[in-house]
Amino acid sequence: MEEVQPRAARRSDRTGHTVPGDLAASPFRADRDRISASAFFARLGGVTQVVSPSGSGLLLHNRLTHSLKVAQVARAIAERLLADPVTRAELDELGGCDLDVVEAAGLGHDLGHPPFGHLGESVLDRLARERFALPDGFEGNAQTYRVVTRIDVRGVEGKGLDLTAAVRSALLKYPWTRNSPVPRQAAELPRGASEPVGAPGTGAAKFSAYSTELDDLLDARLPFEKVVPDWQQTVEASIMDTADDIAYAIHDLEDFHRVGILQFTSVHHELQEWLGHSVEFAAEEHVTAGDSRPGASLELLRRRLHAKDGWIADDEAFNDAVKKVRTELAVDLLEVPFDRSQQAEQAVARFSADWTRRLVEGIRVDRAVQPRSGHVALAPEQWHEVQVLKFVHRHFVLQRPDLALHQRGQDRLISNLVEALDEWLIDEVEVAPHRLRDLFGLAREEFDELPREMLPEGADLTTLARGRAVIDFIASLTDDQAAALLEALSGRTTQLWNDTFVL
Ligand SMILES: Cc1cn([C@H]2C[C@H](O)[C@@H](COP(=O)(O)OP(=O)(O)OP(=O)(O)O)O2)c(=O)[nH]c1=O
Repeated sequence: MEEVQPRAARRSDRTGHTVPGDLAASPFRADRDRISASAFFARLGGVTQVVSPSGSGLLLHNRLTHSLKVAQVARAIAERLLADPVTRAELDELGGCDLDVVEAAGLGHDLGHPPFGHLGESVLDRLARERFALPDGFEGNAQTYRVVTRIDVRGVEGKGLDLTAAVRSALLKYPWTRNSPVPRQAAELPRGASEPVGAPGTGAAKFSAYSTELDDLLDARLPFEKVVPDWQQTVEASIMDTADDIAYAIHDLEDFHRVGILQFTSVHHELQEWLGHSVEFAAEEHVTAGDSRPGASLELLRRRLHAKDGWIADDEAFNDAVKKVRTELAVDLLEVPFDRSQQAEQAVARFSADWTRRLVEGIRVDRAVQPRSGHVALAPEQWHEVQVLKFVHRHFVLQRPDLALHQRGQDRLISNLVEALDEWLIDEVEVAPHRLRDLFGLAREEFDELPREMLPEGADLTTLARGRAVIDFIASLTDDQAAALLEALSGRTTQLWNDTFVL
């Protein structure tokens, strides 16, 4: 009898064979191809990374160019680790590491990201819970898992991409469902498992599968049962997760330097003031979020790292990281404004290449079980640098009032779209878009099959299914499609067909 390869097992075929339609002979390579050939993958070119690609053209990353970078970085990390025989043996003992698996996970990790990025995610979550009483709400990572296991279609059975267990597990950054007890089995709550600040009592802030995909999650993790605890990422998921952090920590800064938003003076002042007064800052009993003194926000970050990540936070490493970011980001890159010259492009390319190499070279394998990290993670020095880079982006870009204004509009857009599609399913389901009806049928079947104890008491299954279908439908649109669809549904356009949405 043929040997069964648990990591390569598909739900349709436990032996991990590739099937007609796959060009690649290796099952993991075939998975990588299945993801990159998916329409859900192509769609990411029209989805916000930080701001909408429709407004920013080619200047900024979108979720597609981001995903390509994550795949590239993830593969480079794995290549480096596997080149060392000792590390390779450690990775084998921890469940295995394959180049195609980590690349596939990098390409696929954002397939479920809704229009308008993080803003879309939080609005859909709120509406899913409040309007439709869906206890699972919405979460981008869980939606990714739903896309690859249920919604995307490939082959005659037409449910999901039918990926191998290793690739599905590598997509599970948070290997639990929203209300699962699994994260509480760890000595302290893993990253992402605490409740969201704005929605207490709703379960974990981050999770990688809805209850409807729990059976699939458990199946994917079977080959790793004896090597990593249930709440911990597989090493391949940790590589994808770290590559995600590295990629956006760097490219988000590049992007906003290019568009002239990240300014030398303000960034340098914040970093320099903290460096000049770090001892005085540390001696203060309280520093509050509203403190407008230059350096105070960075001091808050230092305190937050100690409070949340005491296992790694270190003042000397933090100080060194601030100095390095001041020199290499503020002075070497931002001091000369981006003017689209070849020299300016070269400076951006050098910044990106140097930092990517430095961070990739800072990846270590750690056998210790650490709830807030994976077995593959950044060394302390580079971990602090990533925290400071992300701080600069959060403080000088994400907290800008013009971004907030834009997001209020997007919040309204998505809310109105949810309402309009829900009403359509109630009023005239027979002429609603085919795909919306299919999603409604799929969700209805799933809720019918789910054990009653996994559903809220007295739940109306039709409302739950309508909610899940509307959310799935919206989460599979690009930013422009969402806007165009609402225009049409609100009677604000006379155009019957245009290329921004296809029903
Ligand atoms: C928190 C936040 C992030 N972003 C951007 C910055 C990054 O480019 C990107 C990071 O988001 P994600 O790639 O979704 O990453 P994450 O690692 O923070 O979360 P998860 O583990 O759920 O995947 O989104 C915003 O634009 N607005 C926000 O409010």
